Amino acid sequence: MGWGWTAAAAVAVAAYVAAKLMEVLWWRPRRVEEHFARYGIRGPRYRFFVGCVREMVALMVAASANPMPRPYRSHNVLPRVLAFYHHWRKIYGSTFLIWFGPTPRLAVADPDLIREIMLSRADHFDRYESHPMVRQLEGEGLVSLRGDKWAHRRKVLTPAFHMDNLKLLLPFVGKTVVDMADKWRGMAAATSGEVEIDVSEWFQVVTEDAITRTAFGQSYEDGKAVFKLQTQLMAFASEAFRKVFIPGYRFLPTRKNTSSWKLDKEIRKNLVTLIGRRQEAVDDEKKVDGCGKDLLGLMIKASNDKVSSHITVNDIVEECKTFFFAGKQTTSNLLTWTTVLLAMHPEWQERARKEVLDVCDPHDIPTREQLAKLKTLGMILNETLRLYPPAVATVRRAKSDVELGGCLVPRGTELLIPIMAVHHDARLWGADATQFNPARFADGVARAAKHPAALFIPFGLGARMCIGQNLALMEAKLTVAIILQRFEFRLSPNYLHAPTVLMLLHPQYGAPVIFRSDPIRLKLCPLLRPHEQSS
Ligand code: HEM
Repeated sequence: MGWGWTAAAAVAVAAYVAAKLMEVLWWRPRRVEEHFARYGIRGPRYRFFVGCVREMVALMVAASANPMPRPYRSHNVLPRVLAFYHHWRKIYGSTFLIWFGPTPRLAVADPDLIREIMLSRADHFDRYESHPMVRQLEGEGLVSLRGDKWAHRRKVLTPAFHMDNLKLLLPFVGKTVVDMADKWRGMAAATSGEVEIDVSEWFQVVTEDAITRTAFGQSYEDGKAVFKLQTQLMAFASEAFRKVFIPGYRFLPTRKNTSSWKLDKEIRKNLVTLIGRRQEAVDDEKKVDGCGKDLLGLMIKASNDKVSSHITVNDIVEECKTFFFAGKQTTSNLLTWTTVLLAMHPEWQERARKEVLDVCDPHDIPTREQLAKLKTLGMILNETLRLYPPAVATVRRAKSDVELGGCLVPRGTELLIPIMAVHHDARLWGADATQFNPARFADGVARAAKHPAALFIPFGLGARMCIGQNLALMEAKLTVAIILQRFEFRLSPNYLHAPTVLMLLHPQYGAPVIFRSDPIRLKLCPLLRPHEQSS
């Protein structure tokens, strides 16, 4: 009798689980498909369990098989970078439904709908949760927080990114760029006066330095050691990210996973020590303001306010990881694409150089006031962010059933906002949408597009817009200005134009660029100190 009951209970449980699975993996997706079809929204057919991930991967792999054809006059890279989006948009129009496994994802490129999602109805949408591997890297900081916790953290950290604070970084970051340029010059001098550099690698040194100073300020040296470990961890994660995602794989004690856990532990340990040391210094001085305005100082200061703040040491550790992750590769990608575009378009390189030489003091690192006057360089950076936005897309998730543009979007639906597609849309930006034409930004961002509804959103939109935007643009302007003062550059014959997405938009085969230091100009201007002139 007992066994009979047990068997019957087991059968009932199995039947329940099977029914639940069928509901989640089959019936619900079919109902959602029918629901959207009633509004005229269609897309590739849902397939059991996998959704349309297989077709998506096949489209992306096929698109990345060949680089863009030479000569590189057009920047119509969307079909390569977001191949699945480009392919299905042609069939189903600008709003369509795709499936990430059993999760529905609505692709939305209409600017008015994007405004609803990110501005007017933003309360109905959450940032979506990243891939677990990415989450481990990005930390549980500002990027992934939600609700009140996010709002409080954002308020605490915002002062670190005020221009008055950031301008203090200029001489330090400038020095890092000058040191980098000196190394290139040394390498060039050892050969024929020219040197081939993979800029996508080198720019990471500059952006790592800037983010380390923003995060750790007075504890720069200790912070640098921590972020070195974080770089190693990032390399592991990028490699893992390239491979097919197997649920649970990251918990297996493989050699790579074990090394990555060890690194993570070490990073945490070092950060905790660093925070403790800074905290002690503050306690000794008995004044909280001794923390300084770097991210670490602001967080420690907030954590000392026991009444309104609930920031723990663990939160600070996670936030440091977040900022390193969010701030390093994004900005180095912007620098990489800007350099590649200026190498492809020498007429704009020359215009930008002339402006830099006219505005900046030839012997010093450009000041904040001088950077503000570099209008052409500002236009070039904007045009680069339009054509090659480092974050090519973002995703939101409906927190509840919500109406959007006259269509009911069921709770749990994800919304894919293809930033690059919005920037490349000829209806919004004109027939030359895929051409490099910085002049379109001559009268400011608001007047750059042909259509008043157009969106320029490389840093996102609304309350969750990038907190590091000012830092990124300042760093990029400073770096490109210093390089323009010292070098002329062109694409290497080894360069293959192949933008592709691996978390961010990056050059699939690197970005080899040939730099030549121009002796005539160098005599006139740049940041050369006397001992360098003779080398
Ligand atoms: C060219 C460089 C950069 C680009 C293109 C970029 C892009 C973006 C975008 C598109 C978002 C919004 C994502 C969304 O709405 O889903 C974002 C958010 C964020 N970015 Fe950046 N970013 C850059 C540089 C930086 C830097 C230098 C830092 C930090 C030092 C940073 C830290 C963050 C953080 C913390 C968030 C989350 C903000 C929040 O949710 O409150 N970013 N970024």
